[in-house]
Amino acid sequence: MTPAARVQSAIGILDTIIEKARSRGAPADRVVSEWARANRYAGSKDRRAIRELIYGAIRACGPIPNSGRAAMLRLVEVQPELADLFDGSNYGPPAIGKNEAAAVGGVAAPWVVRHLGKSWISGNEAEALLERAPLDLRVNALKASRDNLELPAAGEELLADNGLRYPSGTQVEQWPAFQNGQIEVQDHGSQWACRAVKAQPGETIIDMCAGAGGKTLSLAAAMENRGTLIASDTDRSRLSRLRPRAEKAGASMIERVLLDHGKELVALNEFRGKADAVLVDAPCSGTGTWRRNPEARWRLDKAELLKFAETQANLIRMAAQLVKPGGRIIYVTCSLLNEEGSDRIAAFLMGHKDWTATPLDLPIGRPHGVEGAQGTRLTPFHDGTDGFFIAQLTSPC
Ligand SMILES: C[S@@+](CC[C@H](N)C(=O)[O-])C[C@H]1O[C@@H](n2cnc3c(N)ncnc32)[C@H](O)[C@@H]1O
Repeated sequence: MTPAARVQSAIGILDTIIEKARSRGAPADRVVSEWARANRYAGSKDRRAIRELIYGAIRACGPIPNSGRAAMLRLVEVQPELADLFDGSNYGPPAIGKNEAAAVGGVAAPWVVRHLGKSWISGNEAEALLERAPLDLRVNALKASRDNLELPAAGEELLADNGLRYPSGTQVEQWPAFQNGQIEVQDHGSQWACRAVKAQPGETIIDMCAGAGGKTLSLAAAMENRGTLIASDTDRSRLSRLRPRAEKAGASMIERVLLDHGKELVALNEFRGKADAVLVDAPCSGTGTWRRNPEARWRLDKAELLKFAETQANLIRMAAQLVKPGGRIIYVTCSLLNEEGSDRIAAFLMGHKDWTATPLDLPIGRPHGVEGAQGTRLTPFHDGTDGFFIAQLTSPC
């Protein structure tokens, strides 16, 4: 493909990504891989270049653009050398019109930027949300340790004792250590969210929103496969992906429990008042993961944000019924909006005066939230991780 044809292909794919974002359809990654499958004439170099253009354009646009072409013209403002490729050649994009408008830049739509500002995320902190994320690994302590594991490339040793960092795009999926479960891909911030649970062998721990088990696997390793570890979720398909992952990781202790939306505690009834800890890795807007998923900015709306806050409040209340006296809830969101983080902790404590927000002694992040209802916040700018809010609530004895 010529460079101009790559630009035109990227424009077409961006049109689909924009349409899918509006209709809550397939995410950008899937749109890109489906295009590659359907257009075999594009070789690996073409596909890589097109992907760069697409993600460059997505990062460069703040609010959702009107068209793929407007998005690409916004990228031209950031990378002016691309303008020459709008040459009207065969398969290339038509020349840029004299008054043709580019899409608007910025961090996100103005209302989202306002919410971030109220949550103390602006300037460098806001811009870092769109930087390219590195690739972080967690060495699976059930099968290996960072000190004795031979990997095809030496990574940067991270503060988390089994964490390693590689450049974005490193193809770790092809490494034998990945295929045999010695390593997992996990953001450094997510590794600390798991460490905040302080899971001990022999404890009873519920990972209430386990999804496909990214954090459950880390908890199983911390528990050395001893005790009770429940992975629950309302999404059957996500939860079903945990079984092969757990087998590969040698995490034999995990019990999966599918929950009914609105009746979550029915399936968890036997654990009422019994759990040492409940991890609530709540569904959220994902503002802290835009580095990996910049198109998520285009999908966020106000009604959805309110719905997330309501679900988060319900989940914390339910978790409180599962925890034993003196037990703990670790509340985590990969969002930097207060309404999904510190506000939820403050609201819970208003209605549960005998519970306390206990500070987390993590060697990373900063305290965040009003006094008495604080958690820890990790941000891409300050910590080089995805953005997280992590809080610990301790039940009365
Ligand atoms: C942030 S994701 C969890 C990611 C996962 N813990 C990991 O580390 O890979 C949030 C999860 O919450 C689940 N969820 C949404 N509503 C729920 C509910 N009412 N009860 C339990 N899980 C719920 C979603 O299906 C989703 O898998």
